[in-house]
Amino acid sequence: MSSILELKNVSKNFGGIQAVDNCSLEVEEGSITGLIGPNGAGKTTIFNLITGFHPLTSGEIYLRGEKIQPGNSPNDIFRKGIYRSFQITRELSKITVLENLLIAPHDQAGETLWNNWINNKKVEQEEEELVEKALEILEFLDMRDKCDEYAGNLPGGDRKLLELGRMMMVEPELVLLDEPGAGVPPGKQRKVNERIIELNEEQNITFLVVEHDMAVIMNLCHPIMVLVNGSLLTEGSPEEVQNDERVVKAYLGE
Ligand SMILES: Nc1ncnc2c1ncn2[C@@H]1O[C@H](COP(=O)(O)OP(=O)(O)OP(=O)(O)O)[C@@H](O)[C@H]1O
Repeated sequence: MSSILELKNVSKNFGGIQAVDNCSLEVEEGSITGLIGPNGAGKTTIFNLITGFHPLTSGEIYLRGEKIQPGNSPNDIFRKGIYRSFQITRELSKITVLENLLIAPHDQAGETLWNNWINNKKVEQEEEELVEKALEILEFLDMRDKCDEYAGNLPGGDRKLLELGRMMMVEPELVLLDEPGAGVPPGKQRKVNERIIELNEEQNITFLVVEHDMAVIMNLCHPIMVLVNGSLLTEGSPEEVQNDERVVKAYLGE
């Protein structure tokens, strides 16, 4: 096994709250790894630590053996190939599906309007290629006919596919995927999962997935890591995790 991401003895305190407690874990390259745990277990904080939104209290994080935390900003982390998915915001709801894809690389790189303006020539040259790429992605997502629709008008399943499309625009190596089941009607979840699996298998994108919906996690992820009180309780296959009494107890104790 070769790990793409490694957390070594990572801790994070917020005042008196120990959100992450001496946590060590490794994400295998090419996997779709699930990160589950009861409310307040520290899942979101771990995403925030990896991406540099919060400084670590102690410990280290490595990407392919290179130490990336402490020391890197969210923009640095994005440039190193880690993409964090975000739900479509109110601002993004007001622009079209195609526009959402076209601005994704700039959004994530934290580029300012000023940068875009002074690089106007370059932007113009790249625009044509970007449009072509965006349309191919929409084809892959079965959303080609929705390219001029406002993102805010899309049903839940298509909004989630659009999040995937924004991710595809930047061709990341590792994706921190936040709740691929949130807001997705049950009938559409299969399609969302299938696309994630295709991206994993065909484009070798590794996923670390936080999700509350156990059915989504069990269908999508292998292995599954269980976080309790800020540290790793166990990891294993969906079956192993489901049958682990300590996991059941951690959830029931919620
Ligand atoms: N910015 C913050 N300031 C203070 N405490 C925080 C902050 N962020 C998280 N916490 C606390 O850290 C702990 C872990 O929170 P976190 O959001 O990481 O858990 P989670 O596993 O993502 O929970 P959930 O499943 O409910 O989203 C909680 O006790 C939370 O209240």
